Amino acid sequence: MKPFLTLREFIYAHRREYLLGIFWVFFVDLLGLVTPRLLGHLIDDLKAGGLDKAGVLYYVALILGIAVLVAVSRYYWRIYIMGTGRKAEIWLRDRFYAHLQKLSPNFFNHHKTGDLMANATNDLNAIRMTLGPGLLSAVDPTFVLTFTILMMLYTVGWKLTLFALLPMPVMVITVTLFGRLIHKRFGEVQAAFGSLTDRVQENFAGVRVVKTFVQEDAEIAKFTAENTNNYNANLRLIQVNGIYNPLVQFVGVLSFLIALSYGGILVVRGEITLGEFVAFNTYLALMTWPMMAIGFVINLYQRGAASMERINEILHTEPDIADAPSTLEKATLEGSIEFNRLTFTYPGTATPVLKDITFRIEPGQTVALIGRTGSGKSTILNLLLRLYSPEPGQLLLDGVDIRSIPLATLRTEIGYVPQENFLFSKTIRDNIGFAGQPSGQPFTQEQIEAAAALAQVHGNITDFPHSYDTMLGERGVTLSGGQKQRVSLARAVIKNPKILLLDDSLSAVDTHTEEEILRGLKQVMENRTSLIVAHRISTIQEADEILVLDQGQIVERGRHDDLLARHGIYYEIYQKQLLEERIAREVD
Ligand SMILES: Nc1ncnc2c1ncn2[C@@H]1O[C@H](COP(=O)(O)OP(=O)(O)OP(=O)(O)O)[C@@H](O)[C@H]1O
Repeated sequence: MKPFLTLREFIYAHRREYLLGIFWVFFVDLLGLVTPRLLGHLIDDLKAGGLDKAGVLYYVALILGIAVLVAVSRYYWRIYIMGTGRKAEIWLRDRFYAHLQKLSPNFFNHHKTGDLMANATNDLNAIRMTLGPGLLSAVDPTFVLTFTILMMLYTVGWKLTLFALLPMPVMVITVTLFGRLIHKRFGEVQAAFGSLTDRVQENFAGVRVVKTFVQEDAEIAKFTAENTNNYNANLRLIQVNGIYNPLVQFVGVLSFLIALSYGGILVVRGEITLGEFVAFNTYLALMTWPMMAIGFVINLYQRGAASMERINEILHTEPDIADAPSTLEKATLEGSIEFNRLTFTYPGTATPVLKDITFRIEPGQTVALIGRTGSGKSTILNLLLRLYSPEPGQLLLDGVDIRSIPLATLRTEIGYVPQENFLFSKTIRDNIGFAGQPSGQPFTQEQIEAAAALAQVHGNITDFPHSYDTMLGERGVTLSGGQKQRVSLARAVIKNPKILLLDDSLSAVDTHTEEEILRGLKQVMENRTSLIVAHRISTIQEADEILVLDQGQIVERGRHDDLLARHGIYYEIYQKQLLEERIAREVD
């Protein structure tokens, strides 16, 4: 039961529905007991010859009335128990998704998307089955067994009842032993399904790479391997169930056989009447379902518990980046940034990727970062967004440690254009207006168009037949690299951010468009802070300060002209780019 403690809040909140459901089950099971007794009386009365036609009809009407009542009551138990199981599934899925949203990128680096999708579908379904059909199949048999045993005792006495129940301990042992095995095997099934989902998800996401590297057949072979693995895991579960279910049923049949032989002897001896014997056998038949249900319930419970453990593992993962009790109440930022001898190592790695980084940006200033690939430029932006946490005191915004600034304030006040421009499969309007206004209202068409104009993409958008309503992604148009960058830029500037972070965001646009964008940004970013990562010197030569990074350290700093005069790395990059431009011009 321990894994299900996660649901105690839900169960407490829905206790009324559960209690009502249990009441209806109780009522139906109670009604179910009346029919065998009526049948017994009917037979004994018939045998004694004391029944006329009207008498028989009276019994028939009673039995029919009970059947109608049972049918109506069953409707209510389904609504209350199965319906609440569905509610539990929605409740838990919402919680699971909300929790995932709080976890940091580091969590997603270490968990496969396919596994998380399997959690949100297969595992939650198994949990729902435990809380709906599982609960019903636990409550119902408990009532039926208790009532039936009591009625058996009352009808034929303790001896026959005891004989009929002799195989029960065998049942308990079978159920316990197999329960553990089912739990283990079901865990394996879920893991195999997670792997399979992951492979499919990654294949679809990387479909262009797969095709351009002509890897379709290899991918099909890998999929077949995962699919077979999933099949084998399921087969191993089926094998256990294949032995378990008939074994449980066999134990049930044993009861029946014992009762039949011993009961028959008692009738012959005249110790019980034929009517009592029929009633007793009908009770025994009533017990067949609960006997089988015990197996079914344990099976469902073990599956649900295995799934619940997988979900709990994630729900109990504390977000490593979150607001702390010491977080200040700060709703806005002025925009000054200070890196103070910052050294940073990614979690789970040994070597620092940033070493002793110190620089300061005042509101209104633009600082640029340039350097070889892997020198740590994006990491500086990751830290400013607090996707990873720096050591205390090493990164300050408005003079306050970044760890003391509410995450929502920090990320609302920063406009970020990532290196990989991820756009959603929605319209261009929805993509640009993704963040929404601070009031919660969507951005107006004018605001969206102004942002697109600033990012120099308005003209491209209006050229599309559906203009701002053009669908992007899977079901729509695929934008060029440069268009994507500019839509992504519009999405960031529409927020009117205090701090703008551009991670190599203009690399795919031509130099003329780049100049236009930078000119526009300059006006917008007056009194605000910009940190621009670039590979192209043309993007950054106007910056107030340029930092040249090499192997995680600032090796040169200054304005464009000063850096050129130093004849260092910056000068080399500049010369190389001049040469590239000259060659490109000559080729043209
Ligand atoms: N999540 C991560 N976990 C571990 N190491 C990482 C992680 N992200 C980046 N790194 C490493 O940190 C170093 C700096 O990476 P970073 O992305 O900051 O470089 P960059 O200067 O932005 O490179 P580029 O110009 O190619 O974008 C690299 O060696 C990279 O392998």
